[in-house]
Amino acid sequence: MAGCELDSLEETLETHLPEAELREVKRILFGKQTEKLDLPACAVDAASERNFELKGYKFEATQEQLRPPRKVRVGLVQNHIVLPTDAPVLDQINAMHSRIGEIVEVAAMCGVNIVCFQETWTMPFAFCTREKEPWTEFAESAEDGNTTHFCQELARKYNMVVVSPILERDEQHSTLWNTAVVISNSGNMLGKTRKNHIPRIGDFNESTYYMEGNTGHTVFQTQFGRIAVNICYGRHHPLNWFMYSMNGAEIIFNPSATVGALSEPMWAIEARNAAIANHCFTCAINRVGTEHFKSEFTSGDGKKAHHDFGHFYGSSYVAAPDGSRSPGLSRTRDGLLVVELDLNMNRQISDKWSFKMTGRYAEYAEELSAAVRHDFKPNIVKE
Ligand SMILES: NC(=O)NCCC(=O)O
Repeated sequence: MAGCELDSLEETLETHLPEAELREVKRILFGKQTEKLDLPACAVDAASERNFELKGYKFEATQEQLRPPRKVRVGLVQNHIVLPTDAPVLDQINAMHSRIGEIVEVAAMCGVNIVCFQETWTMPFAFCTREKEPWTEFAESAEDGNTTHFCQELARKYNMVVVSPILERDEQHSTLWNTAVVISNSGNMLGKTRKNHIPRIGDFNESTYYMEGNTGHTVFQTQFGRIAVNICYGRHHPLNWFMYSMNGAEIIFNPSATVGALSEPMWAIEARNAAIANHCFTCAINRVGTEHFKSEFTSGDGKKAHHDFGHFYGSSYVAAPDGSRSPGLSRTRDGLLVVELDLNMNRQISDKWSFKMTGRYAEYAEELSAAVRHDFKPNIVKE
C-alpha cells in the first residue's frame, strides 16, 4: 500500500486488533485514554456536508480543592490547498479564506476558544520550487494584510482567539518572515511571533524565501490561557519548546507542513515529548495532500526532477503533560480536531514529576555559554 493511502493509524489498529489487545496497545502507545467530546449535531452535519473530518476529545484533570477547573477548547485545522497552484494568486488566497471560514464556523458551533491553522495556510508550500515568483506575492503584512483582517473578523464574530500562520511581508525592513499572527478574541491583534529555525533538509528550501525569526520566544496572554507558537521545524529543537515554556506558555501550537517520507516517524513523538518535558499542552498541526507545481524541481540528490513535494500527511493531534495524547486526524482528509483541555493539569503534573523543579538550568546555562564559544573544549576525560 502506498503511504498516502493509509487513512489513519488509529483506525487501522481499531480495524485489526481484538478489543482487549486494542485497549492495551492504545494504553501503551497513547497513554491514558482521552474521552470523546460530545459535539453538537449541527456541527457534525455541517462538517459532513462541507467534506471535512470532525473529531472531539477531552483531557480531564483532577478536581482540586482550591482552584476551579480551567477548561479551554482548542481547534486544530488541517486542510488541502483549494485551487491548483497555477491559479491566480488572489483567487488561491480567497479560496483558502472561504475554506477556512466554513471550518471555523463549525469550530464555533463546537465552542472552540482558540483556533490554529497550519503553517503558511494561505498558500501552497511552494518553497520546494526555489522560484521567487509568484510565491513571494503570497506574503502579506502581519498587521494590515487581508488575511489578518479576515481573521480579525472571525475572532470578533465567534469570540475566538485565532492563530494565523502566514508568510509575512515586513515592508519596513524589506524582509519576508514565516510568522504566526495571534489575534485576540476581541478582534485586536495581540502580536506576532516568527519561526526561529529554518529547515535545511530535503525540498524545504525555505531559507531562499525568509529569514530566521527575531521575536524570541514570545508568549501571548489570552482570555483562555497563555499560548505560544513554535512553527514547524522548531519542533525538532527541544530548547525551542523549553524557552516558550520558560516564558510561561500553557499551550504551545506547532503549525507545520511536513511530508511522510521525511518526518512521519518523528511526528508522533516530538510534540508529545515537549508536552511531557515542559508540563504543558502541545498542539501539532500538519497540512494534508499532495501539491503539484507547474515547473519541475530537483531535490539536489541526483534523482529525477519532479513536480511535487510528496504527501503532507495531516495527522494533527494534541498532547498533554501527563504523556497522553489525542488520536490524530486523518492522513488524507481536511479536518477539525476539537480538544477540551483543563489547564490545571499542567501544575498537577509539574507537582508530580517536577521536571522544572529538578532541571539544573543554572548548570546548563553555564556549560552552554562555554559550549557556544569558538574556543570551547568538550569536557571529555581521556586515559
Ligand atoms: N515546514 C518545515 O519547517 N518543514 C521542515 C520539515 C520538518 O520539520 O518535518
